[in-house]
Order: sequence, then C-alpha cells, then structure tokens
Amino acid sequence: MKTGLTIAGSDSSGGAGIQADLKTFSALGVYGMSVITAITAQNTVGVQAVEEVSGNMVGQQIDAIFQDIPADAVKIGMVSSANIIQVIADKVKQYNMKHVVLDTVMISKSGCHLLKPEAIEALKKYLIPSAYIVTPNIFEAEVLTEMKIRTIEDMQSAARKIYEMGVPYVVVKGGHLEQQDCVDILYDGSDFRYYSTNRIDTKNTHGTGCTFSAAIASHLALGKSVEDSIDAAKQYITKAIEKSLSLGNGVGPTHHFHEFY
Ligand SMILES: Nc1ncnc2c1ncn2[C@@H]1O[C@H](COP(=O)(O)OP(=O)(O)O)[C@@H](O)[C@H]1O
Ligand SMILES: Cc1ncc(COP(=O)(O)O)c(N)n1
Repeated sequence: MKTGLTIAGSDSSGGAGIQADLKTFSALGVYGMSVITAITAQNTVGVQAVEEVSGNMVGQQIDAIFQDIPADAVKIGMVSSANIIQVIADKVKQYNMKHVVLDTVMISKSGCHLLKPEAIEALKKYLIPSAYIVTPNIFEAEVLTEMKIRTIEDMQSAARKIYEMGVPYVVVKGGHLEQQDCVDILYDGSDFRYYSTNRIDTKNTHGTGCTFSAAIASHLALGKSVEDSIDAAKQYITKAIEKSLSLGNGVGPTHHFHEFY
C-alpha cells in the first residue's frame, strides 16, 4: 500500500489540519501517518487556543516514522514557528523525503495566526526550497511576494517569484480571487497550466486548502505525475466542497468520500 505523511496542526473540530489530511489520504486509498506540530482548540466558528509542540518532539515523530516506514509523499501544513520550520527542513534533507507538498498555512479563515509572523522569513528561506510543490492561496502568495494579487496575471507573477525561491512547482490557488470561476495555476519554471471550476456557492469551506494539498500528495504517492495529481486533487476538492457539511454554527467542513464505495 502507498503511504502518505502529514506534518501539520491538529484541528479539534476535524475539518482542517491533520484530521482533514488523514481523511483525504484514507478516501484516496493511501495509508496515512501524522506528525503533529501544534494542537489547536478550534471549531467552525474560530480558533480558541493554540499550543505548539516542541521542535524536539516534532523531530522525534519524524524520526519514528522514517526509521520504520518510508513515506511515498509528504504534506506539510501548519508549522507554527521558525524553530519547527528549521527542524522539518533539516529532516526533509536527512531522510531525502520525496514528493513534499507544502501548503503555506498562515492565518485561519477566522483570522487566527497559525504561523507566527516572524517565522515567514524562515518559511521562505528554509521550507519553500525543501519542498517539491508549494500551494499558497492568494493571501499567502501576497505575503510571500510582497505584491497585491487581483488578477490571473498577478497570480502568474507571484508564481514566478515564488518559483525563484527554489521550489520546482508552484500552485497559486484562486479560491479567494474575486471572480466567478475558481482558477488554480501551476508554474513549473517555464509553462503555466490552469485548473478551473465553477465557484460553488457555499459558506462551508473550512479545510479546503488542507484537503486540496493532501489530495495532491495522495495522488503523487499513488504514482501520478504532478500535472495529473493536481488535476485529480482539483476534482476531489470540488466534490468535497459540493458535498460540504453544514455542521456547527460557522464555516462548515469539506466532505470526504470514499471513491471505492
Ligand atoms: N467556493 C468554491 N468553489 C469551488 N472551488 C473552491 C471554492 N473555494 C475554494 N475552492 C478551491 O479549493 C481549493 C482551496 O483553495 P483556496 O480557498 O484558495 O485555499 P485556502 O483554503 O488555502 O484558503 C482550490 O482548488 C480552490 O480553487
Ligand atoms: C490546524 C489547522 N491547519 C490549517 C488550517 C487552515 O485551514 P484551511 O484549509 O481552511 O485554510 C486550520 N484552520 N487549522
């Protein structure tokens, strides 16, 4: 069986973070493993508290996995601090991790900092260059590139700038662009590819970025190319949003379905 690892934060409400990633791995037929970087007390309304795991413990979780079970793909989500970033970047190198999909999580949809602002430089310097694919949303791409993004052309310029940080593939997600379609763009250093769907009219988008990046990692683990993995992940996230759940009083979660049923 193919294996996937998520290195991310825990979301107690099960909609985002580690929980969304493991549900995605499972739905796509990949054996899921996890390294928890932080625990959040969180629900569909907001994030009530965050407690970071120590860098040492993050490293020990990674060691425990890689000394026993190789991961066919790795998804990285909430990393919280510069110290944790450094540990993860070192371990990616040490274990020569393959198919590392980095979702540059910064702020929750409810406005809580999941990455300390002072850790952004470390993210750019150490983690982005150690990834195979990065998947910033519009806001994250703006922070990384220090530019405003309002159009597809702006997304392209941002993708070029992020590529220059030393990562082979950049996906800038267009879920937050003010236009009818949801267009994600892939840049590989020479060409752009576009993945577009109609915007689904729903408030329930808790965990969309987590689900999308975990789905890309799952398809890479299953042996698909980068282009096909993103295509398949786009189909998965679109269905997961279409069937999203009105649970809780706020932004409800995506729904994970087992394709084999
Ligand atoms: N309302 C929507 N309808 C269809 N697809 C969406 C919608 N919102 C987001 N997406 C898609 O979900 C994925 C996550 O994107 P986005 O919302 O931009 O990231 P994040 O969750 O990190 O903020 C992307 O593939 C995006 O195009
Ligand atoms: C622990 C954790 N990680 C990530 C997110 C971002 O979620 P989204 O996918 O909705 O941007 C979150 N809310 N909580």
